[in-house]
Amino acid sequence: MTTDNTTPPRTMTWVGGTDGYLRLIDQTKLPVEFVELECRTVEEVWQAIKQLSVRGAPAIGVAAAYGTVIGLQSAVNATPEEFDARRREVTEYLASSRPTAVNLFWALNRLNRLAETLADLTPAQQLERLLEEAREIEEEDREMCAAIGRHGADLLADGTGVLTHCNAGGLATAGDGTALSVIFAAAAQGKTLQVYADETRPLLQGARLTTWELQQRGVPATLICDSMAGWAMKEGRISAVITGADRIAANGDAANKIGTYSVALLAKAHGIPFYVAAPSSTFDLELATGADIPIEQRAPEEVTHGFGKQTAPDGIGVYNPAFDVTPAELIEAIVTERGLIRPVTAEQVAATLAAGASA
Ligand SMILES: CSC[C@@H](O)[C@@H](O)C(=O)COP(=O)(O)O
Repeated sequence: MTTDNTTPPRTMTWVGGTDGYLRLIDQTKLPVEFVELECRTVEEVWQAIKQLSVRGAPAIGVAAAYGTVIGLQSAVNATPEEFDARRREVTEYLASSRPTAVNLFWALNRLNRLAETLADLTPAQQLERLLEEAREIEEEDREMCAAIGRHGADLLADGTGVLTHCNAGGLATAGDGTALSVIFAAAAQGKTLQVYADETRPLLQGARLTTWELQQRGVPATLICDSMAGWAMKEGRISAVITGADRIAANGDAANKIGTYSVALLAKAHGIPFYVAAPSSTFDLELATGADIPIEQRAPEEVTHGFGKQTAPDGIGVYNPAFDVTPAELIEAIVTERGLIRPVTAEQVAATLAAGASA
């Protein structure tokens, strides 16, 4: 499946009105097959998030917002009290799908806070407002991606070899992505970039998704195994690194896909700037540092039986954290929709996020 580079496929689409459903690209099938899933129950949305059919912090938040609407469809003719109870049940359930990306909780909290102001409305009217809010969350995410691209594009000079890890592109958001939005925006300025994509063990989001997106958009890309990043830096192929994030603490410590911390250390050792790109919805200012960010542990089979083929002996012990935390001191700047956070300190995080609406 290919698309022209002016109309990349949408990660997800809400189809219909309040009785509608969520259609999303099944990212587990890319790049070999382009298949879309139709989620018509909240359990299907939960499962799609859990099994990474929809993944990437901002996209998980958008999917959970629409999942809340789906979960409330069956209560639309119930009493307001029953509708309220169902809303709490549905949002708690969706919140249990994955623990690290704070955008999930951010989106669910936003819907819950809104619903608490709607007590005068009937359940049907409330559902209408919640669907509007989910659509707004999606639209705002698209705008935040564009603003991140605008703020970050000047960080990448013409001729830069830029390394990215995991997938922080359109597939991970409702728009052009976060790290990849910066790359797309720099390319749109006419710069020639050579993007290196880490394959991103164990689930290969870099190999399967990032390279696919870059190809779709006509940006030159080279795939490397995770273990090659240090050598590629040593050889002078890479002059900047940019990744996304799943949760950023108040001091700028940033959780992202496992392997990001190693890349940041390698960048430091080679004197290469390491950038993070993320919207304000990825910040968790309730956490003072990254030490308290919950790290998802995933099934051992992802490591021992990647994509169906057994690659380790039966019975071997496996440690499979899905994320790691890069300390703020390794991050040269964080690109947000409100501008650059540089240096990455608690004071600068607070000042930039307080700067207000999207630029
Ligand atoms: C713009 S997406 C940023 C992050 O969510 C991304 O880099 C990442 O780590 C995704 O992990 P995943 O496990 O694929 O959901």
